[in-house]
Amino acid sequence: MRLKDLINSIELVEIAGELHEDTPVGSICFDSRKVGPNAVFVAIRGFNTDGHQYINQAVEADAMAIVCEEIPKSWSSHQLFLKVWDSREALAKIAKRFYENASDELKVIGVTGTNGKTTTTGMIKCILDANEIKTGLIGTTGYIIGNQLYELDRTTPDALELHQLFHKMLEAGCRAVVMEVSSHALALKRTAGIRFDIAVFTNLTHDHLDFHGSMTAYADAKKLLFDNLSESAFAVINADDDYAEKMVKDCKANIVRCGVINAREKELENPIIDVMAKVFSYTINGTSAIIADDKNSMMHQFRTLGKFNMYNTVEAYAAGLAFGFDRIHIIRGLMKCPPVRGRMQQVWSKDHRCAIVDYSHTPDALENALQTICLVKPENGRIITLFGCGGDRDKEKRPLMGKIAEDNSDIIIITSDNPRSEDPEKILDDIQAGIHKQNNFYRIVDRETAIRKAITLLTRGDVALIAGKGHETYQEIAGKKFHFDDKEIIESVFREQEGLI
Ligand SMILES: CC(=O)N[C@H]1[C@@H](OP(=O)(O)OP(=O)(O)OC[C@H]2O[C@@H](n3ccc(=O)[nH]c3=O)[C@H](O)[C@@H]2O)O[C@H](CO)[C@@H](O)[C@@H]1O[C@H](C)C(=O)N[C@@H](C)C(=O)N[C@H](CCC(=O)O)C(=O)O
Ligand SMILES: Nc1ncnc2c1ncn2[C@@H]1O[C@H](COP(=O)(O)OP(=O)(O)OP(=O)(O)O)[C@@H](O)[C@H]1O
Ligand SMILES: N[C@H](CCC[C@H](N)C(=O)O)C(=O)O
Ligand SMILES: [Mg+2]
Repeated sequence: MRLKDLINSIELVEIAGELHEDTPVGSICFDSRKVGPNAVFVAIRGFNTDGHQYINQAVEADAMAIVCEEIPKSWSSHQLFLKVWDSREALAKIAKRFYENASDELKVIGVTGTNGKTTTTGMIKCILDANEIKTGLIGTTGYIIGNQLYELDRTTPDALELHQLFHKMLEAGCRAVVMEVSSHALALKRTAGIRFDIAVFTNLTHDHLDFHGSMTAYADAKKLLFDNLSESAFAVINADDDYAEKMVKDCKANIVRCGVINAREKELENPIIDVMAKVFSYTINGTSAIIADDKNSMMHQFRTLGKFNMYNTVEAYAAGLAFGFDRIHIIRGLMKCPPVRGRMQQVWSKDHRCAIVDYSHTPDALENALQTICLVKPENGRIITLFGCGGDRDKEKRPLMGKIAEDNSDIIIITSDNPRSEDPEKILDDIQAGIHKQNNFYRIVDRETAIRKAITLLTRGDVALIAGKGHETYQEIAGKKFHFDDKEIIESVFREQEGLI
């Protein structure tokens, strides 16, 4: 790729130094420590430091051009500086161009919302696969090309990694990609310039206020996904969510509104809903519901648990309709969908005791998980809730989660999640501020010991919810990651008690 082709993709405020338009570009880089020969270095003002401070380092490492928001006061005329309004946006655009605009060749489906992104993207991928559209996936559990799952550091990678992945997917024969779009990614322009064909909004509840500052700013970040859709695109929204209409206020795309009602309680149908799930029963084995749209209405038995998963299901179904698939093939895809690892994942012992591993790490997710368990457990069974909260993340959610656990459980065990750089005991103090119960309350900082306690207390008919870490296979303490897997520990305690099936 020549420099000229990259430059054409961004709006330049000023050019300083020598411009050799036909020079081939070796790579694009936004970390001076990774600059190689003929790299284009993008200087980004970050939260910890300012990439502009490392321009000299990038020049010394042989960068061919520097993209920046401020040209240094002194510079050598041999060096090329390209001044832009916004380095993060410029990075996204040149990354897209560098990887041959691969995302334009793919159908791109983006899912955003506080909870349900991983689950819903997984369901949409199953629907596309069932309709013989080879589809890549990008999200919290990693990225998938073919049958292979590869790890990722973040839910939505930076723009450079994203476009590299799109290119890889296209080369592997994918025709579509379904991806989680986090609010951090939207606010930090990781997805700027991607043309989304379908965007899905699951819900918006308390999380990440450490980063966004307020629910309004958090909602504004999510809204960007919908503001940028074209007229031919589709916006699939959970119309029951308080923020749904805000999301699509300035959206030009076709809007598909989804909802879930309880059929037996004869809940009133909202007339503006396009795709509705009417639920007849929620059990530990799954959910029976009619999915109704303007042309069809059919009863199905889904394997997923709880009302929140019906929202995920109905939105995935609506995304399938937006794609133009036959309803039967959409349902076939949903039926084939394997449960997502660590999302309401049941682990049973030989003597029929039940633990559930779930990734509920926000107040709303914890409340939904607990209310679902309450609905599907045997009447006299107790709910044992074990959870913690991640360090270096939103602190406000900690006492709220404590209160939700107290209101919805018989026994509470608070423990560590990923403390990261924070003092684990201090995190537990923050959670405990929301809990007033003294009986049947345990505070055990070591997560393995805490899980062992939960399983020791568990009797037949009870359900132990082991929340917060879901699919994660590590625990991060004091900045170091150790192997840790909730499910593995539950199974080993069951085995020790000679009860695992
Ligand atoms: C808040 C946030 O998202 N920060 C991201 C951001 O960091 P930053 O802008 O603060 O970068 P910085 O450390 O200040 O550095 C500024 C610039 O100087 C450069 N630099 C720095 C040092 C040097 O020697 N040379 C150099 O060039 C850096 O490469 C960078 O370009 O840009 C970095 C580079 O892309 C990211 O790695 C980093 O993500 C951090 C690791 C992170 O933890 N992000 C999480 C919170 C996140 O994104 N989570 C979301 C949400 C998940 C959910 O929904 O729950 C996700 O999508 O995963
Ligand atoms: N539609 C939903 N509404 C509310 N809670 C949900 C919904 N779907 C899933 N959950 C809860 O949230 C947890 C996380 O689900 P999931 O991983 O699908 O969300 P996510 O948005 O991808 O989360 P993350 O931001 O961490 O990537 C689940 O384990 C479950 O407890
Ligand atoms: N994507 C979320 C995941 C949180 C998972 C929880 N186990 C934690 O570590 O806080 C985040 O990075 O905030
Ligand atoms: Mg996710």
